[in-house]
Amino acid sequence: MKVKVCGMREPENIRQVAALLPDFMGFIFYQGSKRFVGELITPDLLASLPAGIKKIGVFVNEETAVIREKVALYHLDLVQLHGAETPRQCQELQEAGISVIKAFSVGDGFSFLSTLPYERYCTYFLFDTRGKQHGGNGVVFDWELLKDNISDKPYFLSGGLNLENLQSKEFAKLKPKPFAVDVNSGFEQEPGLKKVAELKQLLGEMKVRG
Ligand SMILES: O=C(O)c1ccccc1N[C@@H]1O[C@H](COP(=O)(O)O)[C@@H](O)[C@H]1O
Repeated sequence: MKVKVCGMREPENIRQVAALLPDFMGFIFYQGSKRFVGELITPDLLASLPAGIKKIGVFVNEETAVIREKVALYHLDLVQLHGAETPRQCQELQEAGISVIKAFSVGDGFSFLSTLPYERYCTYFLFDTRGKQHGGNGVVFDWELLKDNISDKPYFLSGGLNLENLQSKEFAKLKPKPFAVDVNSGFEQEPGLKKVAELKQLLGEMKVRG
């Protein structure tokens, strides 16, 4: 199973995590986040990462023009839209040649029917836990709800993932199986600073699972 490490912002920590060769690394371009990339991330730093790692820019309710500008400047491979973005905006980005991951906040009142208008404009879906913040809440949602997922779009599982819950029998039994796991606060020393040894263990375990 593929692994995305999200919320990276410290250059040395980015290099250490990149050396583990995760499939995806996520960078948060939303100013309201504790993991906002700010001035710490430069186009040169991202260009120096191993070619096999896909770089994802995470945006929340951002204008299409700004997203396009960041994709071009940082050579992002995909964008993750983590707010209330519309299918129309996903379509605009897709038509501009940008691959879109649309994030959905799963919680009370969420219906997987709401994902259907996005299907044709996105490469992947992402299911996160609804919480106070747009993302990075560190809380797991009830994975049982995934049985109501009516789309066969490959999806990233997100929301409070850590070594313990990713080793659980509930995770092993998940249906449909996620395309990737998206890890963030569950592998942090502090916001934006990842625990490299724990990520190494996770990546080893996920490779075995295929
Ligand atoms: O991490 C953030 O600060 C963040 C802010 C705004 C939008 C998305 C954000 N992160 C995403 O949140 C999920 C779940 O994170 P966690 O494991 O619960 O900490 C993950 O997809 C991040 O990409």
